[in-house]
Amino acid sequence: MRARPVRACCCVADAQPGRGGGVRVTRLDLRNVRRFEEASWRPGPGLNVITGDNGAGKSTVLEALHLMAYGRSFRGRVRDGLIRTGAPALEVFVEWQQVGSGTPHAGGGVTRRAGLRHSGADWSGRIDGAQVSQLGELIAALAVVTFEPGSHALVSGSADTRRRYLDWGLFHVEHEFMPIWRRYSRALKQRNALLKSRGGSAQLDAWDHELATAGEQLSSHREGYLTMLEPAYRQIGRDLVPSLGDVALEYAPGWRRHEVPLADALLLNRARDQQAGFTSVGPHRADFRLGFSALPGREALSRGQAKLVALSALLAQAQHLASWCGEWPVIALDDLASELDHSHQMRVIERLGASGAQVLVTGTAVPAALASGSSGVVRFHVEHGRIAPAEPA
Ligand SMILES: Nc1ncnc2c1ncn2[C@@H]1O[C@H](COP(=O)(O)OP(=O)(O)OP(=O)(O)O)[C@@H](O)[C@H]1O
Repeated sequence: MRARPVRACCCVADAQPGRGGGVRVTRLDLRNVRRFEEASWRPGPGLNVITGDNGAGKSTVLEALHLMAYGRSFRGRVRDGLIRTGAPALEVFVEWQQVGSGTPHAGGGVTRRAGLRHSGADWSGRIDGAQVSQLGELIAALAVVTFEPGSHALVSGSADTRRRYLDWGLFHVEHEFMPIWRRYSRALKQRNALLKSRGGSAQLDAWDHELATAGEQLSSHREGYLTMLEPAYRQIGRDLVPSLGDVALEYAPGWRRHEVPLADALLLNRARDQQAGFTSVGPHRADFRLGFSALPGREALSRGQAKLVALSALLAQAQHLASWCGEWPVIALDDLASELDHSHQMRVIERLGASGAQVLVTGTAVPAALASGSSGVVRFHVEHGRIAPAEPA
């Protein structure tokens, strides 16, 4: 059974699909983030390039924005180096405009602000002046899609990365998904604790019921979302990696869903789960397959192809969000020139330039695709812990 999500975006109300609507970061402040003691950045609404020498801190700028948008870094845990050496905690502040597609490019839209303080162990956050109690509230507020050197993990990494990808998209397009996700996570935690402590059958029955109810809903949402993403993914895949033939996405729910309901699968596996001390079936084991008509499977992809497939999936997610809610997320492309060859850089930049999305690109130099003839590119340079407008070339 495939559930089509109800259109209930976590973005500007009444926005219409089309060019021009989107999230535009107007200010990013960093305090004690890697080498930045205190820095502030005001990107432009369209294409932005940040240059700087190796180790200057370019990726850190995108990493800080990603932290606010995902509640995690794309380079390991916060406590493993994101906080400036010797500082007790990092702080990130983001101000952005949510512009509906009918709103003029400059000046319109709703201004939003969010702040996050993270010590590695504890965190506190605010959105529009109010304290948040769950990181998920920050994640659902600010939409950023990041492509960075580790993004190929979406294709070649563990299922965990792909589940996070699906759930992030659903947090943004469906209000009702987050409570279901929380309900499932809580039930799973409780059931696993019971399995470990060899709890009684009556208690297990109760948590199985809760887990199965939330799990069936979670699974329907994820499958429905993947179905909706597929047309954009096919279209972008045809453009970026035509050599792979037709690309497709296929959901694997984490149990034999076409044969048994989750409640039955939990019961059937109960004895095994009791022995193992954890729940072996359910949406926490879900995955999706990226298939290609011209190749036997993802193992046959070159590293560059894996990156392009991952980029296609990320851009499909952004494009879907734009058509579903009328708002493009911010697109952050870390070290673009070393990730993609020139022709792919050109294709991606042309596609994003035409979309009206705010794009943030980093590189040791201005990427060739943006170097000549690109109007409206705003340039910045990172040096000595500062992010400053770049001198004209
Ligand atoms: N916890 C930390 N405290 C202080 N400085 C740090 C910390 N972690 C990393 N750094 C420094 O911050 C910088 C990190 O820079 P980042 O990776 O953002 O640079 P980059 O400009 O993207 O570099 P590259 O071009 O080499 O990829 C490096 O100079 C690194 O040594």
